[in-house]
Amino acid sequence: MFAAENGLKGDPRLEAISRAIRVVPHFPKPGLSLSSGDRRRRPRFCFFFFFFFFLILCGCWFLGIMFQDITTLLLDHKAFKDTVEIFVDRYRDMDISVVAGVEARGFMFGPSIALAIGAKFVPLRKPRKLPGEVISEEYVLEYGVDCLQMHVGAVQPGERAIVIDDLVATGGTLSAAIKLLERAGAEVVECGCVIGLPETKGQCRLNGKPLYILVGPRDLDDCC
Ligand SMILES: O=P(O)(O)OC[C@H]1O[C@H](OP(=O)(O)OP(=O)(O)O)[C@H](O)[C@@H]1O
Ligand SMILES: Nc1ncnc2[nH]cnc12
Repeated sequence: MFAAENGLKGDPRLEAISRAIRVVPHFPKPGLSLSSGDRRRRPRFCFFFFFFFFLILCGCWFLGIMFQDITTLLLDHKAFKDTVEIFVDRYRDMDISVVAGVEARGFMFGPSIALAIGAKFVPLRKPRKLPGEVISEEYVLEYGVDCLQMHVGAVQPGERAIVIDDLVATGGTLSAAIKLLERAGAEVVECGCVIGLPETKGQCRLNGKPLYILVGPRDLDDCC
């Protein structure tokens, strides 16, 4: 659920957090890629060809990936502090002993939350980054698959855990994180994300677990 629907309605901190997030269109991939292909010279055809594609590109500008960049939030001391504090206020009395952060951007919020609520921080990493024995969980992306890994022994059976990431889109990454923790015997109490994309619209649970989101995505229009 969104924080604004759960006790923080009208809280100016949420608006400031949202404003501190930058939108970068067409990152990490352009909405449309033009191949260099056949370069034979046919000037008139080329003019119409490129004019046509210019129109399509303009359309794609509005339809392409709108990357939600939280690095600008990290530059804003107050917004960054408020982000961490909102999570800390929510989780400090829930008897949480594990804060699991998802690589890479979950690492930017998770450790501060863990320190403040007196829990340990457990990194959930992409393959071949953790040196010890690991358990792995694959998940499906829009194109292909990815994998998260956790050190064996990082979490004990019966521990109460939360999962922290910067953003939830399809929920595939958080689902894999929940499965890893549950395989180790932990109880996942909730997943917390700074941003929830429209893919998660109306979704307040994930694999049966509550999902807590601070803000929706920013639009390009809001930034410029
Ligand atoms: O809800 P989902 O559809 O699974 O997408 C959300 C995930 O996508 C982003 O990470 P990304 O996979 O881009 O990895 P990175 O942070 O290492 O760049 C984001 O930080 C989340 O972890
Ligand atoms: N639009 C987006 N911005 C940032 N990270 C993402 N991960 C998946 N979609 C994303």
